[in-house]
Amino acid sequence: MTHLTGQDLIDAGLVPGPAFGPLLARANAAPDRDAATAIVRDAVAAAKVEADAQAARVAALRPPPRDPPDFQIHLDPQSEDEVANLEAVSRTMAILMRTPTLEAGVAMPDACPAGPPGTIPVGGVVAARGAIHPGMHSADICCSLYATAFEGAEPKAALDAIHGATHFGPGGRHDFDPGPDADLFERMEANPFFSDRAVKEARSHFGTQGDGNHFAFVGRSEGSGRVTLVTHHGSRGMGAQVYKAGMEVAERYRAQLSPGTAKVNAWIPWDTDEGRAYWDALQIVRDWTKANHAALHDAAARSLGQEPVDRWWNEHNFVFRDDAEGDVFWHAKGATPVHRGFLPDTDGRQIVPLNMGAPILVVEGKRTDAGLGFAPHGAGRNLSRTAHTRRLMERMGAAYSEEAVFAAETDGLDARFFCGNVDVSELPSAYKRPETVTAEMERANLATVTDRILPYGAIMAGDWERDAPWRRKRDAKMRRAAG
Ligand SMILES: Nc1nc2c(ncn2[C@@H]2O[C@H](COP(=O)(O)O)[C@@H](O)[C@H]2O)c(=O)[nH]1
Ligand SMILES: [Mn+2]
Repeated sequence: MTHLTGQDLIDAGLVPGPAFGPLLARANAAPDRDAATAIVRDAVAAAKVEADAQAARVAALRPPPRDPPDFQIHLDPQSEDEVANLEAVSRTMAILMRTPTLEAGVAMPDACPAGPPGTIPVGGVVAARGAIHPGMHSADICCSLYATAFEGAEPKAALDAIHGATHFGPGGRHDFDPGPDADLFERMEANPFFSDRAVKEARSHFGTQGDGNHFAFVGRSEGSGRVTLVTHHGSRGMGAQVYKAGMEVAERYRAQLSPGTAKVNAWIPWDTDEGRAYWDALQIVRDWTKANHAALHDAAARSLGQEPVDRWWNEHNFVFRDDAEGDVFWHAKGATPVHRGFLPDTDGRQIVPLNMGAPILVVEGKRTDAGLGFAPHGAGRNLSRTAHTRRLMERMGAAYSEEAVFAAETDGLDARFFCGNVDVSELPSAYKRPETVTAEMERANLATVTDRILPYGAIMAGDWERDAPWRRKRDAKMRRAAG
């Protein structure tokens, strides 16, 4: 019998880990010192073979060095704020494109920064070879728009119907029936990116739309005259959990494959078990989100007593792949896909909202050198939410109040905030001028407007955090600064 210790294994060149205990037990059970030494020597040789194989696997996944590809920006600045926005978007795109997987990039006419420099901007599109970057499709995976047209409905009745069916704000609900299909849960249970919490939230967040700029909009089609309901939301808490799990896996790869890449631009190599599972997870999230829109529209139709006569939808925070291109993954963080190879379940019509007081555009397009298969997904912001509120306070002085801004900006609209509090950062002035974005979209040949849904009214969450102590303090400070 010999008495080897963990230190003897370390001295032999082994790295401490769960295999140490069983190895020591085997070595110490050997009949003599020579036999024990042979067991350790074999273990060292096996560890070296595994380390070499792992190094080869990592080397095969590491993209070859190359110069960052060129990128385009379709912004046409019309004011000082827009010039500053263009500079910020250019800065972030230049850093982003150094990510070694990226082969092409473009920023849409609604682009604005969304994080520290190097983060893909809102309105950004990038193509990655053999890699899925969770940080480049946004935490709100599959944020999307869904439209239903009715032949004989009145706009107010349609808005009342969706108001009664829907739920805005944080958290979930327990009164929405029917819930998502059972087969979605079977797919979630079989996918490693869905934690227990993600599955739970897939159930409780069904029938909800969240907050921020998610909305339910009712308007009338200029082309057909049909009253059309449009909802805008993403995958709620479930998608956020999948995103978080994806970022954790991507971070492990980043540390080995590309430590110089920013954490936010980490990726999961596509041709791995994890890459394939993450791609499948994105498709499950997409199916849940589409079903969530559809369920709310069905509920509104039931309450209206109307059969829908037309339906279409598109996502704008997602990863797209054209099978004809193999392993190129197009990441859109706030961009509308128009290339038919990206669109498995539409007839080519896509939906671009601008603000609650402007028409929602129905657009169609095809892949061009300028847009690479994408169009803008909205109007975008030049200022952050806080900076926009501060600007209004400065301009209006003592006349500023949320109610005064609301009255001025929603005149003639049936604009509703679900929680009862106005959210100034969601009123039309918070967004870029719709005309500028639309003109740039058409000038750059990104997409063509085929119809416009003229606004009747909209519902959004509203400012449910208005009375939070941090908000009261911040607003008081901004009012004092504005004089
Ligand atoms: N028709 C409406 N459009 C709106 C409203 N609030 C925002 N928006 C537009 O949506 C896009 C998309 O936003 P994102 O969250 O996906 O980045 C945004 O740029 C705005 O132009 C609204 O109430 N009604
Ligand atoms: Mn969105």
